[in-house]
Amino acid sequence: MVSWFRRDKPEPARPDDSRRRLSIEELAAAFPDSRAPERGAPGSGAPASTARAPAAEPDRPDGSPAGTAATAPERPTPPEDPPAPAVAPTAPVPAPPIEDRAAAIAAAAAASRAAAAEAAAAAPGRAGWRERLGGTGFARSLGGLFARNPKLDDDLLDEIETALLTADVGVAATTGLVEGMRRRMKARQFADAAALLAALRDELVALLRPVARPLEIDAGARPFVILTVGVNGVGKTTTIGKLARRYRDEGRSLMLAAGDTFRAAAVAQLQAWGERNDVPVVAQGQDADAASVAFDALQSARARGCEVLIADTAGRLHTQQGLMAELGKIKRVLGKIDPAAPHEVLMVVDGTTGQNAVSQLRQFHAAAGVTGLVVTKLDGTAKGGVVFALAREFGIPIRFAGIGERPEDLRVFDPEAFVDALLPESLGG
Ligand SMILES: Nc1nc2c(ncn2[C@@H]2O[C@H](COP(=O)(O)OP(=O)(O)OP(=O)(O)O)[C@@H](O)[C@H]2O)c(=O)[nH]1
Repeated sequence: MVSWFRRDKPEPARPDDSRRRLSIEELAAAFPDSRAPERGAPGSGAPASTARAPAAEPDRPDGSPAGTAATAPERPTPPEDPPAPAVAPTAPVPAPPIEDRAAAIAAAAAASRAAAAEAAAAAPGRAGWRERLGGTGFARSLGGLFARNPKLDDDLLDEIETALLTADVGVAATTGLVEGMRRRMKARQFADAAALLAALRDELVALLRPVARPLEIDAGARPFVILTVGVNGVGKTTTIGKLARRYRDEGRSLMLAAGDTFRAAAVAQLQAWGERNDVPVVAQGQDADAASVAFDALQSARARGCEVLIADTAGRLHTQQGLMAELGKIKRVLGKIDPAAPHEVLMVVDGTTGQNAVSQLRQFHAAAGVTGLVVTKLDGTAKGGVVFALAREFGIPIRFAGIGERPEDLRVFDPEAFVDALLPESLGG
């Protein structure tokens, strides 16, 4: 009872409160207000913003205060009090009849299942990937094949080949996969199509495993400089915003450099992400020299002892030699302050561009020495197979996958979850 009275204290709503496991009774009381828990930084295991430095946020470069984070109190442990019911009890109520209690328990169980399903959709595990990628053209065409419970024969292999090529897995990777399956089928290694499906899943994961190397922030580099590059509209600025949110939630001090000085709205877009996440943004405005912005930002981040600096660059076509050369200049200028910078040249690739992504990466790698990839827009595309082509051809680590527009939709690349979303195990069973 004591806790019901304590609940009267004004308590600001906190998104992470819902991470706490609620009992069935609490869910019944809170329903329909129970929300899916907001995800913390994947891999960190920490709830969003628990690890955030409370008061050390520097002022923004324009002199304005860094925002409420500077004075925000450290996030307290989630209260043990249950959420307020619609009507607060004022006097002891007699126990309801057995049938009513059974109905209440059934309703609470239904609420609990609904909350769990919602949580799974936003979860960092496989469920979130399935929800986002399960409906893509790639998943539907490949999954549909096995769902029809086909015969184990050459026709099935032909159909798999077509599905992989249509999804832009590429000729080389597709041929390797299909011929491997054909050899094993002839050697009678598969009892049925379900066994072939299991083998195909394993082969797809094996193709991706060597490139699943998450981005490690080297604590010895202060700041650790990430230079993002890529063609126009692939999602660079959005990815930087998502990364800012991730690193901020991990409690890292960071700074952004608005180096996309070409597109009119890019500087404002990055500043908006910075403001939303209480992260300072160094900008000189449109048409400024991108290398000069990067230089200023690195000096500033170093002076403030930031752990991470993420620099945006303007989108450019891989065929534009002058603009590609500019990337080399930005790298050289950064190297004047720290010879090891940039520590990561992160190329953002749009997963919907299919095989064109292969030639983009080739050119960007030649011009800027790409050390990691982010493949965006994997949600809702029929062409996500390009991930396999990139992995096979370049072996460059795929750090993150963009599977939606929400900040939490940038996932550390997980080959098992990715393949599982495209080709669930249960299809062939
Ligand atoms: N569905 C989906 N949309 C995304 C994803 N990542 C980015 N976008 C969207 O892609 C569009 C372009 O993103 P930007 O971040 O502006 O792209 P950019 O590379 O900075 O663009 P330029 O500055 O012109 O080179 C925006 O509408 C984003 O919301 C993703 O993973 N999934």
